[in-house]
Amino acid sequence: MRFLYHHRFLYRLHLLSSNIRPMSTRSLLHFTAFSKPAIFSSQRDLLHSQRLLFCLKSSSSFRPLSLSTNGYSYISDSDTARPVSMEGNPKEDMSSEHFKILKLKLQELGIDADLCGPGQYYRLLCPNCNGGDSEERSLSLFITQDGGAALWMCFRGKCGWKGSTKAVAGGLSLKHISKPKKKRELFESELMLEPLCDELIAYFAERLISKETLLRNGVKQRIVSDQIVIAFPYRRQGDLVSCKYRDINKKFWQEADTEKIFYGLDDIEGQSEIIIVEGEMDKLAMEEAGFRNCVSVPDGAPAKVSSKELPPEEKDMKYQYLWNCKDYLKVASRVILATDGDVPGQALAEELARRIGKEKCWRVKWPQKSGSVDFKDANEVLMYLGADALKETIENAELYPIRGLFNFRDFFDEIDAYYHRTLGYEFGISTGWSNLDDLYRVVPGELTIVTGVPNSGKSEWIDSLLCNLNQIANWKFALCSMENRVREHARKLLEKRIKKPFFNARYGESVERMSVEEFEQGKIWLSDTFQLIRCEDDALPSINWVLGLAKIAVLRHGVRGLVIDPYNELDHQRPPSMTETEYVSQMLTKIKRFAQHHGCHVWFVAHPRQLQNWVGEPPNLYDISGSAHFINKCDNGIVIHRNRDPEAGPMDQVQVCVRKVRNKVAGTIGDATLMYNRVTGEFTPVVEKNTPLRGPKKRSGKR
Ligand SMILES: Nc1ncnc2c1ncn2[C@@H]1O[C@H](COP(=O)(O)OP(=O)(O)OP(=O)(O)O)[C@@H](O)[C@H]1O
Repeated sequence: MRFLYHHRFLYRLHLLSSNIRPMSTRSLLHFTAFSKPAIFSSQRDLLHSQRLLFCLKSSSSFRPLSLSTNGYSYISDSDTARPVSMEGNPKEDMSSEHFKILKLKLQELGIDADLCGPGQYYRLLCPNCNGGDSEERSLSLFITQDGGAALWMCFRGKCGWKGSTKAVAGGLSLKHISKPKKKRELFESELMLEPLCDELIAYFAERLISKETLLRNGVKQRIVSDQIVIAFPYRRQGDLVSCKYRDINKKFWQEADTEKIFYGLDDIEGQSEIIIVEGEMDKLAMEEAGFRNCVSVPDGAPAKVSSKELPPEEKDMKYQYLWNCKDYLKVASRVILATDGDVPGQALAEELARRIGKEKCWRVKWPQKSGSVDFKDANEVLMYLGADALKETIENAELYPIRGLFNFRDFFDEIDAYYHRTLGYEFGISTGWSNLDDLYRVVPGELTIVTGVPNSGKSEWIDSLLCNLNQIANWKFALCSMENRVREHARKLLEKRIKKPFFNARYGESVERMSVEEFEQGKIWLSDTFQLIRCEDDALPSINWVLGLAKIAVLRHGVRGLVIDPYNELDHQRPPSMTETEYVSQMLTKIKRFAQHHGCHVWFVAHPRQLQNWVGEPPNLYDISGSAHFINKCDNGIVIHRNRDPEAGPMDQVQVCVRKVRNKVAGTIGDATLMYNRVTGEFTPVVEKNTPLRGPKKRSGKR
């Protein structure tokens, strides 16, 4: 039969284009067993032969199968568009005017409906995918009887483009287009199915599907015109419900107006474990691997997962085959979704899992083929790796993922990278002060709350830390410092960077002022290193507003740290029913989510409440005004404190009291002393008896 010459040619092409050779079988290798030459001389010959062999003329009961009907009735008796007479239409003038407008609209969309008439379905070339490599007419277009509306859908799984349009607003509702069809009762005799011929049995054998499997599954053949096509009868309780046909070009169609059910439905009756595959060939392949408890969907896969809520059962037209056998599925406690590994196949798995219940679904990960390419489906695995490998693949199916429910296994890549320290900054970044590094290091994605009585030097210390982090790790920052005027903030940062006073003023003592060149260089550094988040009107910024802009700064400028200074300058309006504690809790949750999600460290400055009988000791983190959540929710809690009593010690010493460190890898509780340089605003480490230690860089300013 010509069927086989053609097939073998395609198969050889396939082998030539593949790096991997399938498992050798006698039938695969014995091309010479056929009497006629298997190779066509050119691509033109091939196309010619395709036309000869597979130009099927549809009869009234043979209709191309729509792979994605989405509930619209779809059927064309003709492969080409043909004009339809509009004679006898009482509203002819109006309708023909609408029809003209409709055609123009379709033309604008690239749909060539020139020869199409109302009340008909057509198969056209899809302007979205151009019918793929085979340039098939995959777009199903329907024009309403009045010529006022059209809807279309491309049934290629990889495209799935669909839409509708009306000639004028308020025309016939598209809802009325789809009429529920009465299901046709099929009789064995009318299908004239025949046992498979030797050539088709050999064709299946090349796919490692045995004659026994074909017989048990009732796979037959049918002659259409002078072509042989494969017939897959769909049965329920042994009764014929539908029949699907496949030609050598993998074109499918099925008996029109018949009920859609799973292929092989009787095989899953009463089964506690079932497998669902995407095609009849895969169902047969599963049987070769020892799994009879398998069914195939009748319709292939959707292009993508629907973004809509699940429709009620009776309106879920595309998945009726699932609902009409829900009793079979109810019995099953484990459903293995072994759909194709491509995007539509995974979309199908998701759609099935949504309906069956993800909690009892497993999914199959097809083995690797070469490089990053995996095998596509069950039949491919059977052909290339054999029945045992297919069996093993199914047995190793993994739990279907459920949003929000994880296992450590799902994070092994990340945990491995953490262990091997390839993530970066696993121990945090040095603060630039050796005595503080033992207590506090800066970890991306954490939240540090900084507190201290007014004028203790919180802002100065944070600015200095940012300068160090920029110098050590080239980090960039977003600053939401509401108490600072921009020019003053620039002055403070530049002094720390250049290590010289901004002005020749009293505070600069005898240290030389930064030069114009240094100042200009410094301005470039300021622009490269910091993004400013500032509310330009009188309104106070809300935390959502700040985080929204910080997110943009992360994405646009790659900032790694955000400073919000201070808490009380944010807009804290809250619903009357919400307590301040609840409000602070929610706000800190938002900040932490932002930090974790963007790997951005956040320093959040909060003042302590007014302390009664304060005698100059450092405040406690629980003293932070507003809520205990500040200490409960932060990753790190730091109190900045400085001596105000000349009798008690040097006035320019600052205590960095690390009061909370959640991540023991990054630090621990304790105090570190730094020396503040009033001239340049720099801090340097102090250990034992005020001995200054090495800072992040050699200092040039006077202390
Ligand atoms: N150790 C110190 N010795 C002397 N002066 C200091 C010291 N630390 C900070 N200062 C000075 O105190 C002033 C306030 O500093 P800073 O703005 O950092 O304090 P703050 O704790 O953020 O204050 P507030 O809570 O009012 O915002 C600045 O003029 C700064 O130069």
